[in-house]
Amino acid sequence: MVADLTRRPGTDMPLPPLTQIPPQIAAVADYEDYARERMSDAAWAYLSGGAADEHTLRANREAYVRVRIQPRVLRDLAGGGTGLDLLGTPLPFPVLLAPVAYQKLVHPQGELASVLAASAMKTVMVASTQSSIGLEDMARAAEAPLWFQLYFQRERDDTLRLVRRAEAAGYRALVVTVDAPINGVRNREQRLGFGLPPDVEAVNLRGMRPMAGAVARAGESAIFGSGALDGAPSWDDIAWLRSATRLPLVLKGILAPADARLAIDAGAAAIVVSNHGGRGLDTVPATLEALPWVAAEVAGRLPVLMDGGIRRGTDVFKALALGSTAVMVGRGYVHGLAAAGAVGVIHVLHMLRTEFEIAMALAGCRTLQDIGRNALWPHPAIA
Ligand SMILES: Cc1cc2nc3c(=O)[nH]c(=O)nc-3n(C[C@H](O)[C@H](O)[C@H](O)COP(=O)(O)O)c2cc1C
Ligand SMILES: CC(C)CC(=O)C(=O)O
Repeated sequence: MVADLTRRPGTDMPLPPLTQIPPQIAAVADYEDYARERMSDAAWAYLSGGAADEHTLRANREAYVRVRIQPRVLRDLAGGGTGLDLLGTPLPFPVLLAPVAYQKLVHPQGELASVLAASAMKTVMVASTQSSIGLEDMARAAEAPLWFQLYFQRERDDTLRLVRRAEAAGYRALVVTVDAPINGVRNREQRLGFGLPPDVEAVNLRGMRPMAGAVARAGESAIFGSGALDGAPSWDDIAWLRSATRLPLVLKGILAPADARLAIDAGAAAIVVSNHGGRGLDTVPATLEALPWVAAEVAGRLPVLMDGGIRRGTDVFKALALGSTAVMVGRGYVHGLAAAGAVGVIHVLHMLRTEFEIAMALAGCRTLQDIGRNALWPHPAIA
């Protein structure tokens, strides 16, 4: 069922949506409990879970704690700012909304509320291929530029149809997710029997041939033998896509420096250092750990974005100090959406921006260009 915000899931207990943000919500993480009590346990497992034993999910958050900021005093901070240009899109601060599928699971307005929030904050939302609102409807509702996250489909024609629709609707970039040819081992979802309710679907994919599911009998190959990887894209497909569209390609889901180099060779306009929020392969590094290695390989040749565990303005600051141009926030804003719709997402973005500006000021950084390695306390474990 599309999220019903009037009662606690599975009970008759009334639970109205927040129409005013209580003072108890003073930080992004404060939204988590409000979100959780408005969702079924299974939907919560889908949203908040990671792969397998969730080591990478936890590592994404823990990595920020290990990195320390170096405060600087008495610097001239007048006339500072947080604005930047990303692939021709102006952004007032370096935080975008990451693609998150099926947002009607958490709020009846789904992605439309997130689009409105991104517009109000003048930042970019990356709309998922597997959104529960159609990409054209999101574009019509948007008053700020949108980017489209592309999952390659089993048939190239279907992939191309999505690209043409995104172009026609005015999306400004294609964010091609490259780290999820199949889902990771989602034990938390399995234990709670998560399945999509019938009234929440990937609207953009209506009429398209679905990817093969991995179902095998004992003694059979569950993945390689099932056809589940038949539609998985390769570097050749990126080259093909490059020649098929004029939209800039942003490759999302790079962790290995060698893949960053291949992305540059393939004509990517930007990359996103991401481990899919710890939902893909468990025990890969935290994104903040991988970021400096990737940034060193890229050496300024293209913008490097990152996501994973962003909940504080200081997280944004550390990501920029370690080589990121901008960050994307995933679950953090979806918690705001679940609790309070567009207002919650606006509030999350506003808190992140405010905290980020405070971090800049107290670290003596006037502009984004001032945020480099020397804004961090020297740490032997950082590349
Ligand atoms: C519920 C959920 C759905 C997601 N759906 C998509 C998706 O459709 N496409 C995609 O590229 N990434 C998807 N992601 C990954 C996010 O874009 C992002 O990489 C990740 O959530 C960042 O970590 P964070 O949630 O800790 O901020 C999803 C993540 C979550 C939690
Ligand atoms: C529909 C899913 C494949 C969306 C996704 O990327 C995720 O749940 O992490």
